[in-house]
Amino acid sequence: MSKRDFSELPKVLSIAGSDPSGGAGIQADLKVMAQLDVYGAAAVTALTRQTTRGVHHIYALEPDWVLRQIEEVLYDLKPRVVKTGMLQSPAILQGLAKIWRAYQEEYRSLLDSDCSDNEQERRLVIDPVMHSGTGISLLDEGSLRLFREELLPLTTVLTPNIPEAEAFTGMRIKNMEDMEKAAGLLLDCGVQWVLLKGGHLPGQEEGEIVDLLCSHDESYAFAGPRIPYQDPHGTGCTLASALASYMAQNYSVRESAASAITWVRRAIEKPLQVGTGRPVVCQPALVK
Ligand SMILES: Nc1ncnc2c1ncn2[C@@H]1O[C@H](COP(=O)(O)OP(=O)(O)OP(=O)(O)O)[C@@H](O)[C@H]1O
Ligand SMILES: Cc1ncc(CO)c(N)n1
Repeated sequence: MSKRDFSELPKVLSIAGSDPSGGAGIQADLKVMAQLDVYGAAAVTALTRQTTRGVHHIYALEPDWVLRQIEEVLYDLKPRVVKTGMLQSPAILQGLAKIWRAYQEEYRSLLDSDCSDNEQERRLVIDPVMHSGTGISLLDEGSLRLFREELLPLTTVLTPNIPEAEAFTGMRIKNMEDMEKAAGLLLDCGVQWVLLKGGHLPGQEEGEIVDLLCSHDESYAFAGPRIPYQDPHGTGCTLASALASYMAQNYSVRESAASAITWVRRAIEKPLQVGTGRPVVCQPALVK
């Protein structure tokens, strides 16, 4: 039997925590990638004890062991896009930054080889997960400065929600003008694109919801009606994984963000009550 050539297959590596209830984390990421016809790989950063009612406990994995997983899979699969979720500790943040810099360097030397997939730039989508929906911290204290200094300058697209953008910038975000200002500050940290999710903007419980996508040269507002819902779990992981999947298929960042937002909003319209707590959005075939 001859081996198939998978060098052109869009591949995404998710680096994230495990959510055993399947609504967020690596479980959600892999489901989204499979639905969007991308090969999904996953390196686990931490195990959570979590149900649809919330996160109860976090079991941190040995950072060196986490980093070895990432490095080994990165050089084996050479994924076009890497997406991160819960990074958990300063050691993982710092180690990932080092690994990514070396991968990019290695990658430049591969550009000369004749494998066409290598002509595609490698890209890093960072969902800066800080808290679970129920408020438990998913990022160790002391990681914020490291995150800003080490990882943001390497980021192709950062997908913060409002509280995460506030934590990075130190400013309060109360309206669209503040969102634009915060996105500018994040770009100044070295991020290429910011997709600032407007779901948590105060005073917008009704009406429309706006996600803002900005680079230093371009700015787009994706507005849509706020879907009345019961706070489904996993929207952030779902959005970032969909974005990474479209980017792996070579759509531009703008096209990928537009498609990912449309996709996640369709999923939010049909949340699934799989357990006794919050409904989830990352679901089979419903949203195809
Ligand atoms: N009620 C809603 N109606 C329409 N779109 C929504 C709604 N809530 C969230 N979204 C969209 O879902 C995506 C994820 O946004 P959200 O603000 O929920 O992320 P998050 O806070 O990181 O998610 P999580 O709760 O999983 O941590 C965004 O594109 C946002 O516009
Ligand atoms: C593992 C994990 N990652 C991210 C989130 C944020 O939704 C969560 N609840 N659990």
